[in-house]
Amino acid sequence: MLTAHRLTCVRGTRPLFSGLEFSVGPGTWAHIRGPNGAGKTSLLRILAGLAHPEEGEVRWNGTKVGSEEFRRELMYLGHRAAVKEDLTALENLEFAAAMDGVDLTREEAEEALGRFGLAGREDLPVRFLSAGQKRRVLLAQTVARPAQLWILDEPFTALDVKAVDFLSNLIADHVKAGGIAVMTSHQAIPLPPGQVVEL
Ligand SMILES: Nc1ncnc2c1ncn2[C@@H]1O[C@H](COP(=O)(O)OP(=O)(O)OP(=O)(O)O)[C@@H](O)[C@H]1O
Repeated sequence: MLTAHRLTCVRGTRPLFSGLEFSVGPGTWAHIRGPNGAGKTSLLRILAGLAHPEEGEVRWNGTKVGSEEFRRELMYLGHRAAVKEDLTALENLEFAAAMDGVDLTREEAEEALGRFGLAGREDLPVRFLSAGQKRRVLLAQTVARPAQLWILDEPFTALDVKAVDFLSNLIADHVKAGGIAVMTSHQAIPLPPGQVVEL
């Protein structure tokens, strides 16, 4: 269970939100919505333990986020997340897993990339891939290692229709299997209804 408890976030001199309170439990998902600049990315970073709120706190199963155990349960994909252009798709996945302290075999990485339609492109430096393909390399992390909590900032950006369909099914399956997803998107998210948090 992820719980946002009376969160207040100030950027510059401007309060983005205050006293924000919600919980997302196993088998459910939340859509964080709001206009440009409302603070959606700021909120996701706070939920992921990457930034601190001015007031309040975020708890994962009752404990403040940020622990190593929490990081192992977390798959965070930022809005501006970038692939490492000089590494291959495979090396990018291996690097991300190593940063998360997770063992990932070559076979597992290849399978994850294959599921995202990148079979045959695993060993190409990522700078030769299209914008949507680069995004797929990042998203392949979701299937490359297990994590109960997925925090995804604009996950559908740059994806074609087929990839949007694949990713939404993947998220739906994750939630059905008891996972939790928290996402931002300016478009409707093609999933069974979830909780809406409006900023
Ligand atoms: N480190 C920072 N210092 C000052 N202002 C910041 C900082 N980070 C974010 N902001 C400001 O906070 C506001 C919210 O930014 P944020 O990226 O969270 O919005 P958003 O809702 O995700 O927007 P978008 O829909 O455009 O992606 C913006 O006005 C931004 O300029």
